[in-house]
Amino acid sequence: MRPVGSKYLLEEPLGRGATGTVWRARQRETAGAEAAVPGQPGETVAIKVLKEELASDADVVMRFLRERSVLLRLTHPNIVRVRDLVVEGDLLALVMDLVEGPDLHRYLRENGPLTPVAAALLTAQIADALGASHADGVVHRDLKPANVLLRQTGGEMHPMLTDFGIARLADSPGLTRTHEFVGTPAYIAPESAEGRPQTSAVDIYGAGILLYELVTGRPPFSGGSALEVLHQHLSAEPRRPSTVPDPLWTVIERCLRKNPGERPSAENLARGLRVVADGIGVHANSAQIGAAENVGALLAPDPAPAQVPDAPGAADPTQVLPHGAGGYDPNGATSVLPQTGGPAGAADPTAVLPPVPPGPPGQSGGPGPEDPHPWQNQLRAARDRNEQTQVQYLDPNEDPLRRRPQRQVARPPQQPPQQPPQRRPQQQPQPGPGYGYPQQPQPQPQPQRYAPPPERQRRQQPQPQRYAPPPPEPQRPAREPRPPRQRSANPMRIPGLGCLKGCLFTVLILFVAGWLVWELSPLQDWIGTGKGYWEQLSDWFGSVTGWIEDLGGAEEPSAPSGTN
Ligand SMILES: Nc1ncnc2c1ncn2[C@@H]1O[C@H](COP(=O)(O)OP(=O)(O)OP(=O)(O)O)[C@@H](O)[C@H]1O
Repeated sequence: MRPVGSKYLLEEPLGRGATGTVWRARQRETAGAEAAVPGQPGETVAIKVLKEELASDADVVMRFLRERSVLLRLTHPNIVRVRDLVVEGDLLALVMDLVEGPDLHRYLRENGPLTPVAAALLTAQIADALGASHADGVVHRDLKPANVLLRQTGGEMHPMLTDFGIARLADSPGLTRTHEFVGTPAYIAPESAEGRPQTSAVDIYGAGILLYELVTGRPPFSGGSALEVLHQHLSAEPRRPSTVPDPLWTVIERCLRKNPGERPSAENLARGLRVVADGIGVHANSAQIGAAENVGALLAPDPAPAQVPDAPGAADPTQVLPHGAGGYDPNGATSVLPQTGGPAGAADPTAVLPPVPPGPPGQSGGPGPEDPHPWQNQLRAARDRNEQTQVQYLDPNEDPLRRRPQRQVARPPQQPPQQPPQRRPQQQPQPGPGYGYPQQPQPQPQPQRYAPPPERQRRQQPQPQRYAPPPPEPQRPAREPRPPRQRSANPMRIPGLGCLKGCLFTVLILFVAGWLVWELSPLQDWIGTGKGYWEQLSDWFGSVTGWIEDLGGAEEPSAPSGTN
């Protein structure tokens, strides 16, 4: 057992966060007058021992002492009470009430989401705690499920908000300008992410994220990297899950407004959530249902929100640690990335931000107070990346990722047919060598027949392409333009008229043909003689041969007449 000051003994660690380790501890003797709760010898307490890096920072120690009165006077049934602050040598510690029970992050992981009614009632109690602290001018700035402890009494869960003032303590100009940041991007308000001035509305945003997570099991914004998550806080709208009732969604959506001035005050949020819980429960009467449906009218913003002190570097709710502090735990509620910030933590939106890379070589120390906030640099870099990599439609034939290495047959150069100019989005830059794909001669780009609308382009582009399409079709000659349509001979469109015309024409032809045959052939004679077909035919053949013989006889030279 290790003593903390002369009054406390650390017994066992309860957990470790980004800013320190929380211990179960025992009171040795009654604390002095400077403590908010003197306590009794033998009493069990929780003590958060701040990390050495924080404790050894003069700014943090100064702030710790200055904030002492604020932290100690913050009392509310839903706030974990800070009983004492200990500053001794290199040690900074907060003595708190011990809360028996899991934190909300662990509870959600183990039990899954809450029902909408339970989520609304639990968040209402957190909003009560925020209302009390905001009225006292204290903004939490790091609201997240891991900072809500669940005291379990008689089967009921009583949420207690903890870590008040920790973000405030870490607001040290010396620390916030260093190159390593920790924080929880999943819960950060857009104005904090951008380093803009903050008010108590950042806590309402955090409460909205927390409420969303309570009913769905996950925060609304996630992504492949912490910066991606921050980017979504700035520009994406939360997607409404089908399981969230309308009135509850109204509350969530209002808390998650990008504009802090449109978020409700903590007091109104608490009231609104209770009205919603009454109106969406199974025993709700029509008046309660009606009130819940009109909850939007109750969610007025705070006319005078509590301001976050404008300390240099105080524009973000992250805790800041010097290099090399702590190990990275991707499953933890909050953890510190190693300085190299590998991709391991990228997928966990509740993980902390990677460290900001140091400035250009030759510059010693961190950036000066006039420089942009390191988070702004990171966000700007992320935005720049997005601007460069625009999502556009790409003709499949020009997509290097879809092309299989192909043997090229030598062809005579082909003149592409003249096409009318087509509107087409910007070309995707072709990758240069070193893309990992064999280089090959580029085939002639096919004329584009269809450029999909932008929405469809966006959906098509990011899909991974695993197959190679069949080789491009040979080009078809351009079609002659169609002649204008002739006016129909049957403008009335009488059914069957076209067919009747054909029939009449056929009858006419048959008639003429019959007449010609009758007149010009020996048919009349045949019928008149009454002979058989073959008999008549042989007669006819005999007369033809006779006729030919007569012709031959007529051509023979006449015999000489000298015999007489
Ligand atoms: N007053 C308390 N009583 C009992 N357990 C506590 C108390 N305060 C904190 N704990 C436990 O100690 C653990 C670490 O708490 P801590 O506040 O350091 O973690 P964190 O919120 O994840 O990190 P941080 O807020 O520093 O980013 C938590 O799992 C929490 O359950």
